[in-house]
Amino acid sequence: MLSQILDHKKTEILAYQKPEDQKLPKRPFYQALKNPKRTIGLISEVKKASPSKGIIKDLFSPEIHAKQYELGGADCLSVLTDSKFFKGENSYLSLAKRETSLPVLRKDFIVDHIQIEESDLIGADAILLIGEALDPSLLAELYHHAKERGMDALVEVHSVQILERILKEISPELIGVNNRDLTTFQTDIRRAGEFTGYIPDGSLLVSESGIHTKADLDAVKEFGAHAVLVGESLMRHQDQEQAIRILFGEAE
Ligand SMILES: O=P(O)(O)OC[C@@H](O)[C@@H](O)c1c[nH]c2ccccc12
Repeated sequence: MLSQILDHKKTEILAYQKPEDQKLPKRPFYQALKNPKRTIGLISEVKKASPSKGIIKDLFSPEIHAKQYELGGADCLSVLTDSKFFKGENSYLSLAKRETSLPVLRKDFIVDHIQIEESDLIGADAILLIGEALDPSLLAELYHHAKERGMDALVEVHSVQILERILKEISPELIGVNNRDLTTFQTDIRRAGEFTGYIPDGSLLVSESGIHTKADLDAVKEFGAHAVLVGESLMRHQDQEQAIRILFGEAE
């Protein structure tokens, strides 16, 4: 699946057209997660569909979901912009950002420098870089480019070996451990536990995917995660504010 997505990204990049500058000032993504509102940081994801689950939200409105996430006390937002596989749009990110005061991560498959420019122009405060999708030296270049443009980068990995290779090049402030294996789609929320000895001082460990319950949150905290990235389980609720409160055990 990942290689299929990456192949398709290359064709999108060939047809790249510079988007209009949305003139949205940068917000500090890493800082927001470093000082979370609760005992663990929360990145709430605006997600309409995924290749493994199909359509997650029929009545989808990025502005409304983003606003409700903010009311529920999310620290940051993540917005899927990949259209072919996740039914996202660049405009969803700009809309979500305009509607809230939260820092926003662009969730997409970045393999080329022009996508860093694009992320900047549409208003992203942070980008995702996937260790399994990029050669470590290219990942490092993209990381520095994002930083130069005032964006943070969440460096996502699924295995310790890939992280070790990346750490030879850069020391990312945000390290995401994807609990979902992109080849089998299986999730295992204990994954973060394998990484604790490898996280540089000052870097934050973000546990991503497959988090549904308060028990899941408590477990990933135990395994050393500083923050979580949650999409599907929040999006499936009618009201995303309430969904956050239920996830944190503040409502039933
Ligand atoms: O919907 P979930 O299981 O809560 O997962 C959210 C997020 O982690 C997931 O969307 C994700 C993690 N890494 C990605 C890379 C690309 C696209 C999507 C993702």
